[in-house]
Amino acid sequence: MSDLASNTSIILRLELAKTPGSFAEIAGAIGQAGGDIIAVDMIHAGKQSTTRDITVNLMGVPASEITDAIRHMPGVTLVNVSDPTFLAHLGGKIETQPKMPIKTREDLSKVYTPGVAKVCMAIHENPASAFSLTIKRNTVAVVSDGTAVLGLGDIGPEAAMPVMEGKAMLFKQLAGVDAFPLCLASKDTEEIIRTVKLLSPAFGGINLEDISSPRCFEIEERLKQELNIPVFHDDQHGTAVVLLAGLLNALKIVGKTTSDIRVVVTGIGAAGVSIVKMLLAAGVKHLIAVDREGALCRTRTYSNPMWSWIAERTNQGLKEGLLSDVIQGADVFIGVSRKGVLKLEDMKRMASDPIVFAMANPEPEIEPELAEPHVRVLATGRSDYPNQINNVLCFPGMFRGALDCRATTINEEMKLRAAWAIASVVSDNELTDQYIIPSIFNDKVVPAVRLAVIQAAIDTNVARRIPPEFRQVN
Ligand SMILES: NC(=O)c1ccc[n+]([C@@H]2O[C@H](COP(=O)([O-])OP(=O)(O)OC[C@H]3O[C@@H](n4cnc5c(N)ncnc54)[C@H](O)[C@@H]3O)[C@@H](O)[C@H]2O)c1
Ligand SMILES: O=C(O)C[C@H](O)C(=O)O
Ligand SMILES: [Mg+2]
Repeated sequence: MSDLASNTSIILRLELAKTPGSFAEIAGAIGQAGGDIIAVDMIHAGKQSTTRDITVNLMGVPASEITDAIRHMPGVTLVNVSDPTFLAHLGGKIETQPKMPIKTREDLSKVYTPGVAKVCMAIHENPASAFSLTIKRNTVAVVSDGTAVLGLGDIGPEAAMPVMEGKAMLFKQLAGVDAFPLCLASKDTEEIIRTVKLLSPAFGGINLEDISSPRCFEIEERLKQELNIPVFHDDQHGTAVVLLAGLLNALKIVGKTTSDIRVVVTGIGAAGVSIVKMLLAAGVKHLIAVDREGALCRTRTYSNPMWSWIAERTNQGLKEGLLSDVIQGADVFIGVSRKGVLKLEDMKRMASDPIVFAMANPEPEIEPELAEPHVRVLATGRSDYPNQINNVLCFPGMFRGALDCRATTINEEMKLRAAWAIASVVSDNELTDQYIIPSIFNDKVVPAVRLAVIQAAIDTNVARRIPPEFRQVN
């Protein structure tokens, strides 16, 4: 896997002298260097030369080997090399769009002064009508402070924007939810809480994203208490929901049960804490949580209250030591830490039919190519390998459901039922080692999660609106 693993292709802009055969020579040189031409676009056709964009699949070869192969060819000028991933980000990835054009004075006076004033007053008199008369009912804020962006760490709010824009795209494309990326220039817990509260009137829900632990726990908890719209820290709960879905299906393949398996979870940050809680709620009994300093154990004291909570309820055998000391005999490894944390020799000491969910992004705890021959079920957080365990399978449907029933919160029951709903999209006769979890492009996922979430919200009395298909017909 290359360092920038998503960089699997490049676009070469070439100016070519008009001599017979020149393009065939270039194609040959690229092929010999190991690249595969997947597209050729004519940019300019002049009398003496032509300019073409050649898209080359790198097939694992460093880009420099392809460019070196053609740079010095006679009659060829390499004008530019671009990375399609960067091109997809030029100017950002989303924009706002009016729902109706403003063509006449009459249109203007409806959507703007003076017509808008009576709508403002209607909301003033009945604040709940903001849900029907503004973007609130379909709009979520994706809030980050840039402190735990993917596995890249504290890279700051500007650098976090591409991820948050990506989440907004997925919200819209997969579930029709409008989402705004809001990256805040503060790491101060109180300041972040206050800022989100101040912004909240415009939104029907708050999706917290890539905020490092342990601050993320207090920020989410306080916002849940102080706001009456759903607040959901995606890295915690979205990840835990999808993980549970994948695990339930993987266990069917290996014929093991939640109460018998031995699980090691590595990286007890935002995602890890929530995963541990969800696994305990789902009936896992033998679990060891491991962070940088080793296994969490109740014989030790922790300044992080979440770690104390976990240490009290896990690691019954009071094992101490690093991952390599506690992984022996484990049925399941779950990684939400960082690249390279799981060593092959340690993985080989797991129980038979090992399940390995290496979910660090963008690079997993172990290279999939290295792990694959030695595991029964392998999953990563990435879209370019089978079994993508990624919170994108949860957050669009979760918020679609929560918005549609105007839920005041997202509770445990809603998360648990979302996990079952995701798992159930893969039927028993479709299940294989390579297919434990539906693809994000499976159009059954969002509707299944939405229905499960709405039903759970109604059952637990947090729905403020009953969507038509849930209304009883007398
Ligand atoms: N696949 C998914 O859907 C998904 C969802 C959320 C997070 N993630 C990934 O999980 C990772 C963690 O995300 P987070 O939001 O929980 O971040 P976080 O910063 O809250 O937590 C990371 C934790 O990993 C620990 N850690 C770092 N190096 C370690 C090591 N060598 N051994 C053991 N523990 C180590 C840190 O101390 C920290 O507690 C990131 O790579 C992120 O991209 C994946
Ligand atoms: O952004 C992702 O791909 C998943 C997750 O939210 C992460 O932080 O890694
Ligand atoms: Mg995230």
